[in-house]
Amino acid sequence: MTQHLVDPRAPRDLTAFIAELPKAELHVHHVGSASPRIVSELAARHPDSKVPTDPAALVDYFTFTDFAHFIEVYLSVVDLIRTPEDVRLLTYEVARDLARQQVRYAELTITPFSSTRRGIDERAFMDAIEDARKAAESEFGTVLRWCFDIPGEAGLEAAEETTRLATDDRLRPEGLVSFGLGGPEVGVPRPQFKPYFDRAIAAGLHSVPHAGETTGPETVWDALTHLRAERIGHGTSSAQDPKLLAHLAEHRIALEVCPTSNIATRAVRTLDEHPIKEFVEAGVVVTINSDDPPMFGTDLDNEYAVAARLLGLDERGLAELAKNAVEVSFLDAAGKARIKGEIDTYTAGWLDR
Ligand SMILES: Nc1ncnc2c1ncn2[C@@H]1O[C@H](CCC(=O)c2cccc(C(=O)O)c2)[C@@H](O)[C@H]1O
Ligand SMILES: [Zn+2]
Repeated sequence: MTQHLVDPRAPRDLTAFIAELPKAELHVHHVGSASPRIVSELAARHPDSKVPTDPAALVDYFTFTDFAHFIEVYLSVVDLIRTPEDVRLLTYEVARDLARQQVRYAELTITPFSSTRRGIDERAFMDAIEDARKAAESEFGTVLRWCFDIPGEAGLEAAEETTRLATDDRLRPEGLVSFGLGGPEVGVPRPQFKPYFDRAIAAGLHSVPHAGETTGPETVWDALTHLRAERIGHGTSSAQDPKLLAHLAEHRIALEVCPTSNIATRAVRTLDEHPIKEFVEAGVVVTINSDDPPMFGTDLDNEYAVAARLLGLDERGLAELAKNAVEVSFLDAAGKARIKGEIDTYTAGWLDR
């Protein structure tokens, strides 16, 4: 697979600015963020796994022929997460990688059903992620919050289990802020999950389903009308429906755009064909995210470089993108003001240097 890591066509060398720009990431998956080192370490612990134990071999292993193949590979990595210690290690290391990219705040999407159904005790699972979250905040200064998502293809059993784990006060973790829906969209209509999203929203969680990644704009409409989405994961096909773009812009429903992900899963053919420019021109709030960075041969900094090229942004434009993510996040007002202030101070200092 060709490495996406450094976008050679960036208009100017903004990589140095991006590298130190304080950021927030809203669409990034827990297991999907496991670094090649972590994945190979876990694979070595489980010789029965088909996941390569050599980080270099993972680059080829993380090359996907289509979305279904991506999910198959994703689940082979999920299978490596077998103990609460695996969960703790993974979460802490993901936080370290985020901190290295100056991510001050991240909403990490976790699929607890996939772990509890594989035998990890639910209470131990929650304790592991919460321990890692508190350690990350005190050691790296990175604030983590959780999104629990339903793996939609696993159906209503997964929906029920995910909703129970997200709303039972004896179980739900302190860091949980939102509720999502992931996995394949084809053959997984969104309306069936309305009762579960209703329960999650009633429990104070924010609705952030994936939609319009591998299916058309009707899936995004369904996510808005049936699941009361406050933000949309990807929403790539929204560009096919001007009324939908106008609705997203009018109601300030942000799209969690993951450019390289869309190429790696073949949801979009080439970056130059990515609809992100149409989103911005329609006035839709866009945030930049990496989704499953090691699996897609990218990281958040590279996604900002891609956005700079596709949108023709300078430092101020990039700072605005970063502030978009902070603004539409579910962090408290004081936290938002703090990080937006950091972004402004950094950008002003960079431009005056
Ligand atoms: N770009 C993405 N777009 C969509 N999803 C994405 C993306 N990146 C990561 N994911 C994650 O992939 C998983 C999919 C898991 C799944 O489909 C499944 C199917 C059947 C059984 C089971 C099981 O566990 O028993 C799981 C989800 O956890 C989701 O959070
Ligand atoms: Zn995703």
